[in-house]
Amino acid sequence: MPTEHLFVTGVEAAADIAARIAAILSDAIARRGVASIALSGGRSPRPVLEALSHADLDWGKVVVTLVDERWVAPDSADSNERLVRDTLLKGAAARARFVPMKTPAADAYAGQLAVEAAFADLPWPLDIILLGMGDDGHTASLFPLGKELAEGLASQALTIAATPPAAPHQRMSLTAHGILQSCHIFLQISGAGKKAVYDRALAGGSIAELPIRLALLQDKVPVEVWIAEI
Ligand SMILES: O=C(O)[C@H](O)[C@@H](O)[C@H](O)[C@H](O)COP(=O)(O)O
Repeated sequence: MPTEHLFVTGVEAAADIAARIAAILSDAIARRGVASIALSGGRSPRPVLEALSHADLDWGKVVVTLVDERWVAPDSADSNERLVRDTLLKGAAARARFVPMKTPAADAYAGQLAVEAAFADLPWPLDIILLGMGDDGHTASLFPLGKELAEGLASQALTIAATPPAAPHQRMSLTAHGILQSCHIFLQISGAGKKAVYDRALAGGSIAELPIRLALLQDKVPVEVWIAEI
């Protein structure tokens, strides 16, 4: 499967990725009257979402959701919902419909059925799923050695509650099935260390070892890889 490798460097990468995302969303609105995107947390998306918030789109026809979420209050500094509200959903982009991945349930496991029901109503396949990758090869909240990893890779559900082996907070995450219900996958990574993990993932091996392989070693969904060498 042709995985486009777009080697971009420095801050202009964010503007380039945002322009590419905006073009896809604009085309989706023109074709089917709605566009949808699921976003990851972490550091990488921030500059992209800041740039995307200025895109000239019919934001009232855009559905924005998350690839994963930490099970924390939406106003917590660790919340991916807060990340998206702070960086993307402002100005004209505030008109987008945001579908959160956090509920008032005491923990992610108690909240999963409600999240699954909310996600079932999204306009699948989503137009774009923006993934990041950890140094351990995790993506979304599908972590190597995670006790829910096998289920997260095999389930036909869209979402799964999970407890990372080392990272903080219980999580709600798209499953591999959910991630592959998309028209475009963007993978954004930065630094030589993650580039080396990316290269190892591409070389083949088990998805359980490097969960990012669920996106890289498949031929269903086109994947654009944006690697900011720093
Ligand atoms: O909630 C999260 O933390 C993210 O969804 C996570 O999967 C992230 O994409 C990777 O950890 C990469 O993070 P960076 O963008 O900071 O490298």
